[in-house]
Formats: sequence, C-alpha cells, structure tokens
Amino acid sequence: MQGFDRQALAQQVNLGAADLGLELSDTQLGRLLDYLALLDKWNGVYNLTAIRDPGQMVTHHLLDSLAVVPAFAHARRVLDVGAGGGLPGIILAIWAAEVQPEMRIALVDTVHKKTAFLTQVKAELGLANVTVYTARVEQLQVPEKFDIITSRAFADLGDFVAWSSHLLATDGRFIAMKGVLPNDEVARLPNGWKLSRAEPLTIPGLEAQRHLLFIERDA
Ligand SMILES: C[S@@+](CC[C@H](N)C(=O)[O-])C[C@H]1O[C@@H](n2cnc3c(N)ncnc32)[C@H](O)[C@@H]1O
Repeated sequence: MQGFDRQALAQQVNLGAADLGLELSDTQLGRLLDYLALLDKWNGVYNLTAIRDPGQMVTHHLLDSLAVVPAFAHARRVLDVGAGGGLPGIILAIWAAEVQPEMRIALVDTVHKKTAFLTQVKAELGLANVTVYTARVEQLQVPEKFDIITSRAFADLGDFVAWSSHLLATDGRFIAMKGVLPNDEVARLPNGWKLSRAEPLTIPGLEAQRHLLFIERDA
C-alpha cells in the first residue's frame, strides 16, 4: 500500500481484528489509526521501526500486538519492557482504555527519543492509562509491582526475566512475544522460573511463526 490511506488502513485493521476474534469500537479504531499516523510521521526523523509501509505496519505491528490482547484479560498492572515505538504496550493501552479501564500500562525503554515519542502518543491519543519511563529496566525502581511483565523483540528470555523480576508481583507472570519457539532460550531460564505455557499465534497476513510464552515462578 502506498502512502497513508486512512480509509484503506481502517478496513485492513478491522478485517484483521475480526480474524483475531476482536470487534473494535470506533474509538479504538480511531486511536489505532492515529497511533499509526504518528508512527509513520515520527519514523522519518526518529527511525522507530524498519517497516516503512503503513499497510505492513498494520500487519507486523498492530495486528501482531492485537493478537495478544486475550492474554491480558483481567490484568490490572502491566509493564512493557523495551517498548520501543510502543509495541505491544500502546496497542494494549488503546484496547484496554475502553473495555478494561482498571488496567494501567507502564512502558520502559532506555532510549530517550523513543520515550519522547511514547509520551507524545499518550498525550495526543489521551491515554490516561499509560505511564512512560526512560530507564534500563534492571535499574528501574517504581513503587508498584506488576501482574504481567511483557516484551516483544526485546532480549534473550533469560535476560528478560533476570533483569525485570524485581518488578513482578509475587503471583505475577511474564508474557514474552517471540517468533519461532526458542527452546534454547527456554532451557537457559534462570533458576526458579519455568515456562508454564507456549501458545502459537496466527497473525492475519503474516506467514512467520509467532509464539506467546508464559513464564512463572517455579514454586
Ligand atoms: C528491538 S526493539 C523492540 C521494540 C518494540 N518492543 C517492538 O517490538 O517494536 C528493543 C527495545 O529495547 C530497548 N532496550 C534495550 N535494552 C533495554 C533495557 N535494558 N531496558 C529497557 N529497554 C531496553 C531498546 O532501546 C529498544 O527500543
């Protein structure tokens, strides 16, 4: 798809969401497209994603992130580690703002230009459920603990868990978005942690394999 054709993109998002079993409200769809427009605009200057074509951004970013929404049902405090341009955290926040208003989402990244972008997204989309931190996650100190700590394309599973576990609530879990099931990374999880579930995901329009990995304390 050439250029930012909002109507065509809206149709692509709606069809993809329906394939995922999600029905988007007008507000959710509007915010998703507003986010895409900001990503497209800021990408030219800030290099937030290697994907430049808005149609591909829908598949690789929006639908890939919307596919994980069901795993966050009932969550109240979520942290997205290495959020980058806001994936999956901003998409989860857009989803939750209407249907799960008690859910709050913190996004952390080390790179200031990325968190400046995320702060701009929060302001322009009116996402009161989002908090943005500029920090290395292993040095992040916040008063709250999180029910779910998630990441996409962040780090080796073992590093993700080791660097973030001080922020996880006692009965919390990690949910990592991965491509092919990384058995070698699972084998290297730190002591005291186990893979409790690996869920294969099918993303509309994407052939690549995707997996959602649930990691919990090995009691
Ligand atoms: C490959 S990008 C993925 C961004 C986004 N999650 C996505 O899927 O598009 C990894 C991000 O992790 C951030 N990062 C790397 N090390 C980090 C750390 N120790 N703490 C927080 N963020 C970190 C980088 O700045 C980068 O934005």
